[in-house]
Amino acid sequence: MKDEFAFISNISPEKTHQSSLLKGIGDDAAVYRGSSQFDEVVCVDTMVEGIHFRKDTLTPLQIGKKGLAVNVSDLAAMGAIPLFYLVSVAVSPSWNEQELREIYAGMEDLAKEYQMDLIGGDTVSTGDALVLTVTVIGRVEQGCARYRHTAQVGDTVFVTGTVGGSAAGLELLLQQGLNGDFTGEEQSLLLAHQEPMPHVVAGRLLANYSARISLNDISDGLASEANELAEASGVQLMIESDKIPFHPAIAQIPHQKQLEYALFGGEDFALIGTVPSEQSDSLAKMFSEKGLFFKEIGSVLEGPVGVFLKDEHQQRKLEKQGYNHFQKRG
Ligand SMILES: Nc1ncnc2c1ncn2[C@@H]1O[C@H](COP(=O)(O)OP(=O)(O)O)[C@@H](O)[C@H]1O
Ligand SMILES: Cc1ncc(C[n+]2csc(CCOP(=O)(O)OP(=O)(O)O)c2C)c(N)n1
Ligand SMILES: [Mg+2]
Ligand SMILES: [Mg+2]
Ligand SMILES: [Mg+2]
Repeated sequence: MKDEFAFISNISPEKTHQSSLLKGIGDDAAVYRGSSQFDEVVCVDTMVEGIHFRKDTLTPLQIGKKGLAVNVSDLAAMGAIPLFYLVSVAVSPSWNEQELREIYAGMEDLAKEYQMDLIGGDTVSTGDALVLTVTVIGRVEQGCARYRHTAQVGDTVFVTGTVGGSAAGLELLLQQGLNGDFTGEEQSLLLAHQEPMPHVVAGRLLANYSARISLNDISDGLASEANELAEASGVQLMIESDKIPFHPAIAQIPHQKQLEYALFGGEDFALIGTVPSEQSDSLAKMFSEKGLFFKEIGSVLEGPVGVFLKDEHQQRKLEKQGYNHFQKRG
């Protein structure tokens, strides 16, 4: 990159979408007007070259798109409406300005879907890996945010999308790189990894649904996220392995492998949640009427806090292993 200021001016949006924005890029900080009817929701996630992506697993456009998507997914898991984002980028010498602009174009692609505005950030140089940190701001009707701590005994556990596709796609990319020779099915797995879509519409339905709902997004794998729900709520989750909706492109692989991708792979960015069992059917009906995915995968039981996986022969404890476990396998 030749000039930080020219770059910032280049990536500054010409027009913005949110009428509550009073000052975006161009001052010491951004200013937007809050609303007394909403609770503000904010979070940040970082993607690091070598850990979350490599030049041969994601294109620059996809790095940007995913960097924003993983954050919008956390907003979705709170039931929030996405509004704004801020981007901090630490640029290493192996990245040129054109690639950086593509990263921003990727973020803008996804931001358009939700009318989100880029309202600030930071640009610095760094030694080796590119680091992309995105902060998102959203809002949810007062009192409607969906938390991890509200699951209760007797609830049904559900997911809002298929799982395992992203980890399967990553494995293909790590073997063959971006330009490998992939079948159509394999390409759908690559896309599950490269261009996950956050479940904002599902999150919004769940925020406005008149039932007690707990919610979390699946970034580290089903086992890890289910454990977070269980721990935060002080309950036990029983997941039935034959109810887990695997990504269709891994339907034909051995069950053990499917389970490993879905439970411990991560980055599927579907939502996992609980709802009182007597309200689960009507929630499922509402999802299906809107053309959205909804699948019951288990229930909340009395007993020691934790997560168990059950099939017709046995049940076993699912430890809170996610990405780390994946890494240990090499
Ligand atoms: N370095 C940190 N400093 C402060 N809070 C953090 C830090 N890392 C994570 N958190 C907080 O810990 C909680 C869990 O984080 P994380 O597991 O990354 O959530 P998620 O998987 O939804 O992105 C969040 O409330 C997050 O804001
Ligand atoms: C090159 C590469 N290796 C490994 C992975 C797998 N991976 C990296 S981070 C991660 C988990 C999610 O990231 P994290 O920073 O824990 O997100 P958060 O839970 O905070 O949302 C996974 C599965 C990857 N995406 N790319
Ligand atoms: Mg996080
Ligand atoms: Mg999350
Ligand atoms: Mg996250």
